[in-house]
Amino acid sequence: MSVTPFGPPARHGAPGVAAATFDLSKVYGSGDARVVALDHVSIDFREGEFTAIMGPSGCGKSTLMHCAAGLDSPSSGSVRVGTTELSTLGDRQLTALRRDRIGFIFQAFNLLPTLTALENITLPLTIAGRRPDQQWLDRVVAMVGLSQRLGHRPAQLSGGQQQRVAVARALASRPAIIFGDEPTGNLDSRAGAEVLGFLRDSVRALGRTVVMVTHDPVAAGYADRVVFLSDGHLVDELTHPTPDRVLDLMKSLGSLSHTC
Ligand SMILES: Nc1ncnc2c1ncn2[C@@H]1O[C@H](COP(=O)(O)OP(=O)(O)OP(=O)(O)O)[C@@H](O)[C@H]1O
Repeated sequence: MSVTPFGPPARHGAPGVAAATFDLSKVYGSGDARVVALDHVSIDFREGEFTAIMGPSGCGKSTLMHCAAGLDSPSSGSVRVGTTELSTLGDRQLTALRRDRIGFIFQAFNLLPTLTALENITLPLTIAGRRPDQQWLDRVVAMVGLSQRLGHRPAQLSGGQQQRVAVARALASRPAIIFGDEPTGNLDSRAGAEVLGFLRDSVRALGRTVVMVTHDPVAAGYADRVVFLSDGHLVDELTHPTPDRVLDLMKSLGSLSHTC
């Protein structure tokens, strides 16, 4: 397996870093059931950058994303969002940080069927008792092309439109960083391309930071940088990826032929 060494991460919590892990390990289970999902992973997600996380099934992609987003806790090592060290936060503070500073998009759209598109988009703000920033919301809704669909319920929207609602919901609170776990996994290639375009616009036009887990070299081609995990380790990275370069590197890493 060819492994290209890449530089050490910037100083932990340094300016210009939206989120970072340092020496992050995550172990599930014990004894015979013990699984080391992440093994001393240090990575920076820089502000205003779109990063894709790739690697074979079971190599730790979702675990890395979940730990970096404060959805799961490390076994050892540390995680920062901005300059906040997550281990210093209690449950309520962690909930507030996830709500105010992070947006999430998952493979399943996770929309509430009885609410309209607009109500779904603003639901996290409603729960937090916050009024939306109307100008920002208008911009986000226009960006994802939902202005004419705000009164529709999820069942009246296509899968691609539902995921656009989820993208708008992730952006509604003006979070610094958006994490996506296979956000195009349930979409056909055209709807997927639209959603990926919106994620890229969230970086380019709205100045957000995006981190996305994907299996798809075409999806990774929308990112500024692709990092590759294997067996809980970061093993390589590409900047300015194209689908062909991603595919070539996946082949050289053996990602197409085995799982972790
Ligand atoms: N809650 C859990 N309990 C026990 N083991 C877990 C748990 N979550 C993940 N694992 C194990 O940790 C390893 C990494 O899992 P993870 O879901 O992060 O991989 P992944 O790269 O995202 O996989 P995939 O591409 O298939 O979604 C796997 O071996 C998995 O079985």
